[in-house]
Amino acid sequence: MTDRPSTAPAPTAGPVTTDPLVALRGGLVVSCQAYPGEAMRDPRTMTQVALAAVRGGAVGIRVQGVADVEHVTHAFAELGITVPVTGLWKDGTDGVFITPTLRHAVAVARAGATIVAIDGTRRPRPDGLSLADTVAGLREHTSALVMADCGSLDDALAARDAGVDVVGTTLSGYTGERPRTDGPDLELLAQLVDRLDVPVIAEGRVHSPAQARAALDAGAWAVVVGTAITHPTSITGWFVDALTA
Ligand SMILES: CC(=O)N[C@H](C=O)[C@@H](O)[C@H](O)[C@H](O)COP(=O)(O)O
Repeated sequence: MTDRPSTAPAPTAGPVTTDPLVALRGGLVVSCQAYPGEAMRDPRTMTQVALAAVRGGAVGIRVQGVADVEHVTHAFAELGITVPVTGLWKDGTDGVFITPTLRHAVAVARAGATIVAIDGTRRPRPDGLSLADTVAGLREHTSALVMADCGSLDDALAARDAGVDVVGTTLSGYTGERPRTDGPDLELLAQLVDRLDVPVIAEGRVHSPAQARAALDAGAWAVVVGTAITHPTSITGWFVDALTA
């Protein structure tokens, strides 16, 4: 593994002219999230982390919360960075909590997200809307693309039918339908790539460059890495565990 000092390619400047999904193709999306109560849970901090990731070559950024989406997209606009921002809003910790309702989704889009990631499972949503109604509502009120965070093949097929633009393996291992693999769920990824005609993003437990490469080789449109790049507490714990085992 080599360091990527400041000689890494400068972010592209100027207006967004490319289809955001085309911009993501074959690349790394870095998820910049801190959890409630953590020292780094501050939109300014997450913006700095996002800027560092862009500097390292990320073709996309994923951020949580309306304030973080606003902060990151404003900073990118000021700096002429055209890297697409995927936004989500986590509300709660159980069941459907990733951008759970149309209200959350519209707020994330209005905060500046180019792509809105929403729960893409078949579970009932807190506002009683179907996924298709949620997608239609988002399209009615905003121009954002919709990413469905899925936990199984059946989720992804239903999300495709509901009209989403892109699906992710984000919730594999978290909904009870798939085992929580140590690394990315490459088996599910391969199933989705085989069965779907929309881009499939590998997300969830991609912890090494080799795993990211394997996901791309398995047909992922792009690879999202969060914890392994942007969550120092977890990364520190991995090292500490190795030293104390
Ligand atoms: C299940 C869930 O809540 N996933 C969240 C979705 O935004 C985040 O907590 C993850 O960090 C993100 O999906 C990236 O995955 P990983 O951190 O494993 O690289």
